[in-house]
This record gives sequence, C-alpha cells and structure tokens, in this order.
Amino acid sequence: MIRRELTELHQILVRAGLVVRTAGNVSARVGEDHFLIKPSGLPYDELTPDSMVLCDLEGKAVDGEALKPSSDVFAHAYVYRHRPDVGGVVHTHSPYATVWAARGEPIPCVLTAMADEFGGGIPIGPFALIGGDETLAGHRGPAVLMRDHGVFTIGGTARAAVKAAVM
Ligand SMILES: O=C(CO)[C@@H](O)[C@@H](O)COP(=O)(O)O
Repeated sequence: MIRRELTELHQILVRAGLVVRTAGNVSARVGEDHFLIKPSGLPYDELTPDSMVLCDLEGKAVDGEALKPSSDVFAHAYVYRHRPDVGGVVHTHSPYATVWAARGEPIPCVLTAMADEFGGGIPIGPFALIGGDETLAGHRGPAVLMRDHGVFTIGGTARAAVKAAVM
C-alpha cells in the first residue's frame, strides 16, 4: 500500500511542475526504523511501487534492495532520525522557490496561503553537498530552502509533505 501511494505521490510533483527527469524525490517513514524513497536516476515515468528503496535511518538501503536510493537519501534520513513526528520528506526543484534559493533569500510570508500552510515565511539554510544535512538542522517549519539547490518539505505523512511542496 505505502509503496503504491509513494509512487502516486511522485506523479503529483510531476503534474505540479516541481520536478523534471530524475530531480527531486519523496520518502515515507516505514515503522520506527526505516523509510522508503525513490530510487536514484530513475525517470518519474518509470517509477513503480517495487522500485521504491527501503532504507534504514542512516540512509543505507536494506539488504536485497535492487536499486540505489536517491542521492538525497541522507538528507531524508537526517530528518527521520531527528524528527520522530515526521512521516514524509519531499525534495523538489520548484522553479519559483529555487529562484529564491539561488538568490540566497528566504521567501517572505506575503500570501494568506503561505500563512495557512507554513505559518509564516519559508526559511533558507546553507548549501549542503549531497549527503550533507546542515541545511535541515534547526528548522521546525514544513518547508525550508537549501541555498543554491531547491526545496525540502516535511509532514506527518508523505502526502502532507507533498501538499506542502505543491503549496
Ligand atoms: O537535486 C538533486 C541533486 O542535486 C537530486 O534531487 C536529483 O539529482 C535526483 O537525484 P536522484 O535521482 O534522486 O538520485
């Protein structure tokens, strides 16, 4: 069930114009010690429930997984280790939000929809190389910009995190 839902959630990012080719990814917590995430390098139109990769909270694929987890797996794992309340993490290259990330500026809360969804503006964290997690440290809101890169959102479920990414 969760594999199917995670596959469908990835298609929502495509329909919303937030990702292209293989960029971006969605993950969902599974039990206390694992999460499922998009495989690395697989285009969205080739994603299937079975292609989702089961990982431990260090971001390591469990034995027997055929595909490599997304290159952002360590950022997702960081969130799941530090935020037991989080059930889903999303990373996108939203064209609009990524402009702010490229400018190194937070997105001010200038729309009621932002106040509703995010409770305020969207902060920006430092650039982190793949595997780094500095950007996400210390943020409590549902969304954060990674400078010069893109967007990360979180939610109690993967569906909630995707909603934050779309909003
Ligand atoms: O933004 C990045 C890398 O900078 C990733 O989201 C993107 O390349 C997707 O990589 P994966 O195919 O998930 O390994």
